[in-house]
Parts: sequence; structure tokens; C-alpha cells
Amino acid sequence: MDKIIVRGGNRLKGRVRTHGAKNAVLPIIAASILPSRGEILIQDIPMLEDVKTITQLLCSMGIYTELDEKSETIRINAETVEQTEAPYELVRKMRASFLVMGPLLARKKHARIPLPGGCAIGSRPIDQHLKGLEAMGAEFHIGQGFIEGTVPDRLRGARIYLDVASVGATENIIMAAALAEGRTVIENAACEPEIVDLANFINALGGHVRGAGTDTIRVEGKDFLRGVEYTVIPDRIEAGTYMVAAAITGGEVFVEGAIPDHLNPLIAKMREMGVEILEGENGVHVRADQPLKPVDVKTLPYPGFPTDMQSQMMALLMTAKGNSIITETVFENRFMHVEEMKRMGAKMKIDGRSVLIEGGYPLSGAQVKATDLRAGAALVLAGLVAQGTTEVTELHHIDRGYVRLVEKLASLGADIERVSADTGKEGLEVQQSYA
Ligand SMILES: CC(=O)N[C@H]1[C@@H](OP(=O)(O)OP(=O)(O)OC[C@H]2O[C@@H](n3ccc(=O)[nH]c3=O)[C@H](O)[C@@H]2O)O[C@H](CO)[C@@H](O)[C@@H]1O
Ligand SMILES: C=C(OP(=O)(O)O)C(=O)O
Repeated sequence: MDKIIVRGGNRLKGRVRTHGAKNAVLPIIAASILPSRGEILIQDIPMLEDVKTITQLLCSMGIYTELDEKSETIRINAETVEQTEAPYELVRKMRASFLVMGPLLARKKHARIPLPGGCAIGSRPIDQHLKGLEAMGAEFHIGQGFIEGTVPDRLRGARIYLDVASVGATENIIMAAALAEGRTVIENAACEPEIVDLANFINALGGHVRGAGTDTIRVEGKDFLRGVEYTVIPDRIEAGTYMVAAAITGGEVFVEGAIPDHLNPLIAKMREMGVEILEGENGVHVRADQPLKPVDVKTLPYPGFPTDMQSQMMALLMTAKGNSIITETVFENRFMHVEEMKRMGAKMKIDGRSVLIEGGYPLSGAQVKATDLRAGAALVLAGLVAQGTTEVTELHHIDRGYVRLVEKLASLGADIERVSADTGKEGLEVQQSYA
């Protein structure tokens, strides 16, 4: 079992590169099932566990995939799709596996996928995915832990109103609609930048998706799509995590590749706290050289404050003298990190869907565990300013979403290492180097 060891107290300084966005590349790899002609080459692939999982998923369906860690690319050729059932071992590792449902139904008229189930942050139903695909003519049968979808004829365009602006449901419906007969209109669609990236990718394949980034998306179905070369957008959550790392240590960091437009709510809140942020063409410059002020934060669908930055923001607010409130409206159980943070001396209290934070008390290093992906990152951030040594375990969560987190923070001056608890030797992350 690996662990991250952080000795707090160093101001971070320097430049860090943002990798491609996990939440953009996962639907884009799923959408690579759609083209029946030609090869796809995707650039700026973040070499994450989740990316490996979805690649294995495509492989298990007999789709040609070649993930190259050195060039950070993936080649996919889905001219042949041998089978349409997803293995439980892969789907249970990653909920985003369900994103292959829409493309498989559109391309092969059949998919059998294990029910994704709940996870640490909430129950995460898929009713909106199913509602949309049913409106397009798919039929579903649930049994033995699987959900089986069939399309008697061809999917046909439909007008679909989503009860919640679900990111995954919007993506599944766009992908299915890309090969459906006629026009699909999605109302109350999610507006996240990753949806725009997926729409751009499908358009590059020869598809017709309009309105992505607004709450009404129109898709004209095509008879076939063909392969293309595409570069994924930078990861706004990874970028945001390094912005917080700079601020929490009173440091000065240029986060290369960060797109300010994608980070508006975080930038606004950090400025309210007194962090200096300069928005450049090729990234964001963050400097914090004065005491931070408390602020209230409410997570919302884009363009609101992202739930995926909630725990990192909580770590930052623990260091701002005074009272702050964080309200989580997207997921019903995304405060698992609170108890871990309290073990580091944080003063906070959960009150329903809010957490009251009494910030400004010194944090002390402790043994803590990552309870989900972003919670893990937040504990590392807290460790950067805690007195003494913090040890973070359950790193499989962090590995799902951060490329070489330890290496990147160390390059900015953090006293941090990853060790294997079994051997005491440096862990996987520091041994590998794919610069
Ligand atoms: C791989 C990926 O891109 N993951 C992101 C995606 O997850 P994901 O696509 O799973 O998130 P959704 O936008 O679907 O979920 C938002 C809310 O809608 C609810 N819901 C969702 C679908 C549904 O059919 N019915 C329903 O009620 C969920 O329980 C949740 O409360 O968006 C989330 C919200 O920005 C992010 O935190 C995740 O990092
Ligand atoms: C919740 C997240 O991802 P997923 O939807 O894949 O669980 C995340 O990226 O913070």
C-alpha cells in the first residue's frame, strides 16, 4: 500500500503544467466507439488509472486501442466492435464506464453493462441517461446486476428535457444522437466545458452538434462518422488544485495551460479571499502574500462553483482566519473528508448540506486517508501547511485523477514523497517518468 508523506511549511514557487482533462477524455474515448471508418488519434491524454480503465473497456470489446504513455496519445480504431458487454471488474472501478452505453446502442443496437451503483460521494442514479435513451427508442431490461439496452430498429432523434442537468446523461445522449435518425434536442442540458469538448470532438468526426455550452443542445444524426486527430482540453480541476496549492502555502505559481474562462468561479472566490490572480493567454499566475479572508461557497452545476473543487477549497478556507460556510448542492454525501481534516486540527462542523469552518487555527500533520479522489488531493494540500508530517493513504483514489501529483508538487518546492508502505521504497509515481 503506497502512501504520500508531506512535511508542511514550504512556500510553493515556480511553474506547473496542466495535463489533459480526465472528465473530457473519458467521454471522448467512449465516443471513439462511434466512427465505423478510420482511426482516431487523441493527444494530451492524461495517463491516469481512469484512462487505463476505459481503454481496457474498449479493448475488452475487441476495439483496437493503443495507449502510448511516452507521447501521451491514444489510437483507437472501432471499425470492428466484436462484442457489446462490459466486464464488471472494469465498471466497478469507474462509474464513467457507463458512458459507453450511448455509443454502443447507436453503433451496435445493443449493450449490456453492470449497473454502476453508488459511490463514496453519493448514490448517483442513472435515470436521466435511461430516460433520454428511451425517448430515442432504446429499451432497457435490468437483472442480475446488469442493465441491458437494445434498439429494435435505429435510434431516432427526440426532444428530451433533463430533470437534472446531468453531465453524464447529457454526454450519453449526445453520443447516441450523433448516429440517430433525425434531430435530437436536449433541454436543461449540462453546460460544462467537457461537454463542449465532447461536442467539438464529435463535430470533428463529421457529426453535427450545436449549442454545447448552453442549456439547449441540438444534434442532427449522421449515417456514419469517421476517425480524426484531436487534442483534449486542459483539466480545470487539476489546474484549480495547483492554484489552491499556491495560495495555501502563501506561494507564487504559474499554472500553465489553465484556461481562465473555465475557472471563473474559483478565480472569483480566491480573489475574494485576497489571492492575487493574473489571467494570461497560456495560463494563470497565482500569488498569495497576505492573510486570506474567509468566504462562503456553494457548489453548483457549471458555470457555478465546481463540486470537484469543494474539498480543495475547504482546505484553503481552513487557513483563512474567521468563519466560512461551504454548501454542497450537487452530491448528497461529499463531506467524507471533513472527519479526516478534523484529525489534522481543523475546526469545522457539518450541518446538513453545509459545513461551517472556523478557519485560522494551525493544522498539525496526521495519518489520514483519501476518501475520494478530490478529498485525497485536499488532504495533501492541507499537509503542505500543517506543522509536522502528514501521511495520506488510499492513494488509488488520487491515482484516478492526478498525473504525477507528488512529482509536480515537489518541483514547486514541496517537501513531499510517495513511498510504498510494504517496501519503504519510493512508490510508483516517482519511479516512472514520462516527462
Ligand atoms: C467523469 C465525469 O465527468 N465526472 C464528473 C461528472 O459526473 P456525473 O456525470 O456522474 O455527474 P452528474 O452531472 O450526472 O451528476 C450531478 C447530479 O445529478 C444526479 N443525477 C445524475 C444522473 C442521473 O441520471 N440522475 C441524477 O439524479 C447525481 O446524483 C448528482 O447529484 O459531473 C460531476 C458534476 O459536475 C463531477 O463531479 C464529476 O467529476
Ligand atoms: C467525482 C469525480 O469523478 P467521477 O465522476 O469519475 O467519480 C471527480 O473527478 O472528482
